[in-house]
Amino acid sequence: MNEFDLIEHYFLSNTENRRRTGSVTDVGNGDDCTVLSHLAGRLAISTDTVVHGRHVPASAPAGWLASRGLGSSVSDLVAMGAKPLGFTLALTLPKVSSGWLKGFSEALFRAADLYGIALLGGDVTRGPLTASYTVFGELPKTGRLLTRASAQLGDKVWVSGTLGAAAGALPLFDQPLRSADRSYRARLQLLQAYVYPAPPVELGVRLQADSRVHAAIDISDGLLADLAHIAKASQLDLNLNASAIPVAPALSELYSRPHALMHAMSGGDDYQVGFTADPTWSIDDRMVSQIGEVMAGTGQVFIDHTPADRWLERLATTLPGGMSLATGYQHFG
Ligand SMILES: Nc1ncnc2c1ncn2[C@@H]1O[C@H](COP(=O)(O)OP(=O)(O)OP(=O)(O)O)[C@@H](O)[C@H]1O
Ligand SMILES: Cc1ncc(C[n+]2csc(CCOP(=O)(O)O)c2C)c(N)n1
Ligand SMILES: [Mg+2]
Repeated sequence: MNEFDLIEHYFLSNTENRRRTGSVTDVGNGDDCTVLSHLAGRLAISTDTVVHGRHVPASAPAGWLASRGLGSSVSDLVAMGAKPLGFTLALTLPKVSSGWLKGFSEALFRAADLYGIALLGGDVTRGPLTASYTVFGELPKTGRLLTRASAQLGDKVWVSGTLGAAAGALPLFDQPLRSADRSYRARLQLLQAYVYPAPPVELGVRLQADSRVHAAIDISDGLLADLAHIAKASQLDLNLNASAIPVAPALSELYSRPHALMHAMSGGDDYQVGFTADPTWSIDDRMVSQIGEVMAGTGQVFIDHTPADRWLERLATTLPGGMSLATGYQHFG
């Protein structure tokens, strides 16, 4: 199968994708450029890459590069409060394997269906296995934007979802998963959280629509590390309450409290949104937790804890695997 047949077969023939592409473009994929049209507002754009062996284990099935890649990219749109419209895909493959491509493209369109977005174009090349996604989302034409720099003194700090499950899944890849095991359900939940990130798209749009919400960020590198970006950009301190951090229940079932809270604070791979909002703001969504407040300061993050979490004071700040309590996941450094 040559390059053009491959693209046509795996990426351009999906009927639902063609329909969706038609609804947002004048010229869809298959030409030199895709021309996005029918845009009423502003366009939000973000790019993320999934590298085989770094963002997913080297043994990962093809679908993981799709579900994790698209989920983590859409998560950036959510943190900006943009409504996802579509994406492009740059795929680099060491060789052509029809089984791999079938698994990948099926998972890709399943994930695209979840978010109601179209694959609008892309590129296929030969080389080490990576998938890069550029996502496009729509924002209202006017009004303030949910940047990292717009936290305000006295805001409360919030986070969506429950945290740490995907990071807690990393040590499980090499262990057999047997339905007879006592912790089977909890392990399965951690693995599912890793394979299928679920960025809260509707929440993002609601946050963008409410002017009492000020700053937001996607916490993919770890809650503390990413909230530190808001603190620095806004030149204010964030004071977090350790007991309010929503640790994923399955994580607490499998790990000790220190281990579970560490994953929730610094493990990364949580495709959720951290944000600050005026103290009068609240939401009828039990998947959103208030975890702290914005104080005067120089752009740092502090963690308050109860005597039960006194172990936090003794914590080594550098952890194995390229992450530290303060800096979260970093590719270099
Ligand atoms: N190669 C690059 N060229 C231009 N801008 C870049 C490049 N790499 C990163 N950036 C920009 O730098 C900023 C920070 O990028 P970074 O990837 O650290 O953030 P992020 O995408 O929010 O986090 P993550 O990738 O961990 O989800 C973003 O605005 C991004 O667009
Ligand atoms: C096999 C394997 N080992 C480690 C990790 C952890 N990890 C890799 S990249 C990243 C942050 C987000 O990436 P980026 O900053 O590139 O968006 C995290 C938490 C993983 N996902 N899979
Ligand atoms: Mg990035």
